[in-house]
Amino acid sequence: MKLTERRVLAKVPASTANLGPGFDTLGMALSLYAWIEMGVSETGTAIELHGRNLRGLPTDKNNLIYKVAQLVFNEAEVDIPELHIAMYSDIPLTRGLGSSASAIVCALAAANALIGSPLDDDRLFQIATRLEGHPDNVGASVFGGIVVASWDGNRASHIRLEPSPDLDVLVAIPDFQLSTEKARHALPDRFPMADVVFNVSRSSLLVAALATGNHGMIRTAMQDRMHQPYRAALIPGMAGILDGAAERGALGAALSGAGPTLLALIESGSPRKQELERFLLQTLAAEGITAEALWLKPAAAGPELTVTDGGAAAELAPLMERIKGEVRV
Ligand SMILES: Nc1ncnc2c1ncn2[C@@H]1O[C@H](COP(=O)(O)OP(=O)(O)O)[C@@H](O)[C@H]1O
Ligand SMILES: N[C@@H](CCOP(=O)(O)O)C(=O)O
Repeated sequence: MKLTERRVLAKVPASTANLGPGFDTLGMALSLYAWIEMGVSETGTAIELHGRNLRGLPTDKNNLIYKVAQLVFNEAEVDIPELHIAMYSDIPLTRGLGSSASAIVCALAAANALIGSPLDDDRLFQIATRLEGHPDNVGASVFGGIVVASWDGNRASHIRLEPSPDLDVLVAIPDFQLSTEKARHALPDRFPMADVVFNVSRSSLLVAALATGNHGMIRTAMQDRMHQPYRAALIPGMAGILDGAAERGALGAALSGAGPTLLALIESGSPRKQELERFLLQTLAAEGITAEALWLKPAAAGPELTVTDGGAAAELAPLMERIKGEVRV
């Protein structure tokens, strides 16, 4: 097989980080996806971006995807300077749904598969955490499901939990962007001991609740005093949603990652989904914020890969056309 004839398609889930109290620690993969198609190019690097979410990103070698792929080749000591890359994404940028983590994991998974998968998932997780800085987001995109993770600046560790099929996830995505960097600047350097104890206890309870399926505990367990109160000023309506969602049927609610997306968990069979959606959208609208509501599920799988060699590359074409057709433009 010639490497120049291989093409890889990687599908990677978005993620929601923190889940309330688990700041920089808890992440959950979501059924909202980015796709990358990657192959070796013999005629110079070409990067195609599809879908409204990728507008404005560079289409030359400055693109994050290209740079991350080169890191994989360096790590594996393989030399592939020119690539053909096409990317499609339903994950909005800078809204707290882990677009940067998904893009990095897409590039790592695709580049690794292109050269025969010399790096295992843990190696990809280490590289992704070093690049992105948040093991909660990248862990969820690499392993799927719910990820409990730590990062000591050198090594990332994690344990994956299987998400319950009985959970539905409502996200309300405001029509403004909030960079993770800006939302982190709103946080203090030091916290009162009582708040630290508050968060350690809630975060531990939440992990236990999700691991055992004790969904009745999620409401108490999703409380947070470490980042949401400080970020509230950046997301008008957030405080009202976190206070009122449980009264409208939610198991619990949180800021998704660094925001501005708001997230609520609800039992799949609940008859109160429309009421909850209306509450989130109307609370934001009362603050003058238009938002899009999406109903998602926790995504159990990390990257899903399709690899084709030689003449079989043609098999990818119909799949690509279908994805391009489905991606929101
Ligand atoms: N597919 C992509 N290609 C290149 N860069 C991307 C891609 N997706 C995301 N990014 C980068 O990540 C940034 C968003 O990251 P961040 O502020 O952490 O928000 P979030 O991860 O919550 O969407 C974008 O502004 C862009 O620079
Ligand atoms: N733990 C980080 C997570 C940032 O997630 P993103 O999806 O907003 O990039 C934080 O809360 O800052």
